Amino acid sequence: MTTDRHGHHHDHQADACATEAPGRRYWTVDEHLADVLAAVTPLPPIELQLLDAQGCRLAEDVPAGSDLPPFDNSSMDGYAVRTADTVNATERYPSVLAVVGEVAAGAGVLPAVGPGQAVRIMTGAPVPPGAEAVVPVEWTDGGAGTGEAARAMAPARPGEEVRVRQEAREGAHIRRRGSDIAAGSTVLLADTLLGPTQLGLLAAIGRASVTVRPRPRVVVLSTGSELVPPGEPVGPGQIWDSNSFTLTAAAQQAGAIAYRVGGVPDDAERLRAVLDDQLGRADLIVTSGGVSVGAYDVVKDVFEDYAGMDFRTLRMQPGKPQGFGRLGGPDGVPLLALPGNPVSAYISFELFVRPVIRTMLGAADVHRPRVLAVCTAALRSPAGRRQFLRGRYLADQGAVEPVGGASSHLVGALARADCLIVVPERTEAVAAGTVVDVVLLRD
Ligand SMILES: Nc1nc2c(c(=O)[nH]1)N[C@H]1C(S)=C(S)[C@@H](COP(=O)(O)OP(=O)(O)OC[C@H]3O[C@@H](n4cnc5c(N)ncnc54)[C@H](O)[C@@H]3O)O[C@H]1N2
Ligand code: MOO
Repeated sequence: MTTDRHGHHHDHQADACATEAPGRRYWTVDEHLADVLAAVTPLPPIELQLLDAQGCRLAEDVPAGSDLPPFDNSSMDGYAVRTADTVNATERYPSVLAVVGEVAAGAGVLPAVGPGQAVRIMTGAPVPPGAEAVVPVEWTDGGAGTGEAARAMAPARPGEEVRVRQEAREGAHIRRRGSDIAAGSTVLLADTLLGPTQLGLLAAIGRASVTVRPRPRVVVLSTGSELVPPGEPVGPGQIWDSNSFTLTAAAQQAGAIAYRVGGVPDDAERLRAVLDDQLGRADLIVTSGGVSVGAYDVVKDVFEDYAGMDFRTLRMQPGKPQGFGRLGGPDGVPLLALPGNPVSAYISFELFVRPVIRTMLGAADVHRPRVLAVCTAALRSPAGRRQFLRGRYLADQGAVEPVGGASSHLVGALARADCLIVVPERTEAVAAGTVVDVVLLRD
């Protein structure tokens, strides 16, 4: 046992539970998590089109092939001029320049600016040869011949003159080639998380695809003959399948591409057929239900046929029965079989499946953040099992408030909770005001 800076005691060892069957092996949460994580590695990098790579981590250092901007260009609509021609220009005594041409963004052929001349130029257009600065149209009469300040450029006219009413300094309103990114420099480092601005930068340097760690493809299915998809009527004894929605959404939130297969009845043939069908598109399979000791828990039998699966009892509440392994031996698809009770399934996902998905993604942060908080109410917990109670974290008070009871069917309270209160194996009672460990379930 250790004591933290809040004077709270933490148990690192689990005592045997009074209800444990003698001679039977039980695993702690930490042992199970370590075994599950030891079985997965980051997925090998793949090349993806930019928009498919959103949310992925780069698997390469990305160099710029060329300068950005690729050429000197104007940051204003106005006139490209030689600075000597604007010296001493004022409102009263403007410089009068001959307008010899026009360049718009995208122009390939550029008119040269000679002494006493100006070229109309638009934002983003290449600066023509001879020009040393751009004067914004607001500093001119816009070619109207009135000497009045212009708010917009008039259409070009033959023999047009422009009155420039301010001096332009060398380089004014010119965005220099390479001022953003120099050719050959590294613009993004491997491991960078790709979001809108990083994808935009890749496009800006001309990349159409990029090498990333892919999102794991996670197939989610729930088992149970009582399950009916929401939207369809339920008969006597039937319930709507909620686990496949919780788990698919949770897998997406963790960064996976998740496929909800939905409910499969407790029928070995059907389950085998669904699994065979899904194996090809899955990096990971997550199931719920059928892992306990019930008469219709065919899931275990079916998985055991594939070999490489292990069913365990954990010193944990909820989430006691767990299955994991690879379907079809050491090189098969990893599978986590979670208990069917909805709260058990979700908490098992957060504690075991989320770290697996994050590991496959190559993420640095595979676990949910943990904090210490003062528990606002007294709690009871079974001996020998690490309990995960639902709570609401009151960040401003450094406190946590329990929500609902400990039973693993309470989905109403689960949906109001935003954290889990962790009660160690040896602790059977927590007094109000005690500091407890809290797992935050927010992003
Ligand atoms: N004699 C014993 N009975 C049970 C034990 C035990 O040790 N001895 N363990 C209990 C614990 S703890 C759990 S957790 C459950 C796990 O059971 P299964 O994984 O076999 O799950 P099911 O029996 O299929 O379902 C349990 C419960 O959850 C409901 N459920 C299942 N799937 C869904 C779904 N997709 N959406 C909504 N609800 C679902 C199901 O109807 C049951 O009510 O076993 C205990 N029993
Ligand atoms: O351990 Mo079970 O997972 O309580 O509901």
